[in-house]
Amino acid sequence: MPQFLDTTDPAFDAGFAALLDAKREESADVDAAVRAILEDVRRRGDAALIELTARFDRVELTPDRLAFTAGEVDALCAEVSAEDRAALELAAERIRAYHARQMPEDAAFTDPEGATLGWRWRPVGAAGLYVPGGLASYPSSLLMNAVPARTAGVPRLAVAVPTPDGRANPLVMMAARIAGVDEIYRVGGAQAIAAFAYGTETIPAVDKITGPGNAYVAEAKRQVFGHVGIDMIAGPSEILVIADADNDPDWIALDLLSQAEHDASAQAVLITPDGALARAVAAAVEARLETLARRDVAGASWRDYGAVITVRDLEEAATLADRIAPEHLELCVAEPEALAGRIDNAGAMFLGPWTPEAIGDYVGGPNHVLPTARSARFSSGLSVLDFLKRTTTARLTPEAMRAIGPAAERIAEAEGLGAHAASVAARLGRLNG
Ligand SMILES: NC(=O)c1ccc[n+]([C@@H]2O[C@H](COP(=O)([O-])OP(=O)(O)OC[C@H]3O[C@@H](n4cnc5c(N)ncnc54)[C@H](O)[C@@H]3O)[C@@H](O)[C@H]2O)c1
Ligand SMILES: N[C@H](CO)Cc1c[nH]c[nH+]1
Ligand SMILES: [Zn+2]
Repeated sequence: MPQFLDTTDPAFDAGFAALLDAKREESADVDAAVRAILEDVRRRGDAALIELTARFDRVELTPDRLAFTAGEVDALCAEVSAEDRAALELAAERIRAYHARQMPEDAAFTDPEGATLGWRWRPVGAAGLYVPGGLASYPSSLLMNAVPARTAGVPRLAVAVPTPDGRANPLVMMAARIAGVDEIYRVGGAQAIAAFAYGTETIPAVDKITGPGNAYVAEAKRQVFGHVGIDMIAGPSEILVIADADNDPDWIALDLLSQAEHDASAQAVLITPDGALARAVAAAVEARLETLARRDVAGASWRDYGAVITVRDLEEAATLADRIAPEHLELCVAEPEALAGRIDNAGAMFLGPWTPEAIGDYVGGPNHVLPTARSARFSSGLSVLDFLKRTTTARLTPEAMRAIGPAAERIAEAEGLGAHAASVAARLGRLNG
């Protein structure tokens, strides 16, 4: 059974706080395990990567088998049906069109003092794209990583994808082909993140690691941050549905289960002002769980982390949504735009009953790599900006130096930084002398 909460209940605050604090990723254990894995790969390179892959994915590799060969990719792509290929191509094109609009422009302007200032954008040199593959396969995540990276113009793209028991997913290979990526390694988990961050004999290090994954992948990215860039914490999936009375309970139940089925650590929450809908959705989830293929995973997530919250009104729902800061927020209400305007914290919003979150996972266009664990309070979903860096530019004329240099000299002296002050003063001296 999920947790049932009601904002009119005096115990609500404590129950809601416990929901927000739930340690879905068993933090302490994962932290320590990941630290050991990162250190091992950093010290022993390929040898550690191969041992860890044997332990966690049950695949025996050798250094020359870490990367897929072109022939292996060809053979796997040949297994993909024309219909599946067409669906991936449609998804890729919609993702490309959406992300192309995100490309920022360089800028330069001359201010009244005569300083020409600006900024320019350049892609990172190499990006490591993580594509999850432990409990399910994610060709869609390959597209969501690689298409924006290509749009940003990243010269080297490398993919890591686990192949549990040696099974490689043909659609992942086809997605790589469609996105134009041919450097693909059969490694996953924290050990793949370590290889990208530190490099091994076979896998050259990258500058930035992006992509979603389970608690081990998310924690590994957190720990290597600083040594390399990362996009965000994109861990076990989450969905919050806010629904009014006028909804089909079965649709809402399926939307909740669509994220619960990703991982036993996933979280699905319903908030509604309608008690009857709350009960009907909870019953529909139980009914759907009986026949769902992934009922073990989805049922564990719903039982351990699921919640149904009854509120006084939609205003209260919006306030709670901001505190949850969900990865995905579905607004199944009569006026979704108005409610969306009231909410600041969410990775992605889905407005109205005809926009199930699952559309966003595949073909909507916006990215499905999104911040989890309440990190939507301060970070955003993957975009072309994650694959670019901005460099500022400044050029002063002598007149500009005369106008703004004295203030710089003064502040430098106040900070006690004599070389800074002298660096400016030397130029001012030439101008004044
Ligand atoms: N937030 C997002 O944008 C987003 C998008 C897609 C998927 N996801 C999430 O990605 C995750 C995919 O998880 P997955 O498991 O299917 O694939 P995964 O590739 O993320 O994880 C599999 C790897 O985890 C490692 N691992 C598993 N158990 C371990 C243990 N006990 N100790 C150390 N390492 C261990 C193994 O190395 C294995 O290769 C799900 O949680 C899903 O919800 C999130
Ligand atoms: N819902 C996931 C992000 O949390 C993305 C995904 C990929 N495939 C299916 N779903
Ligand atoms: Zn999903």
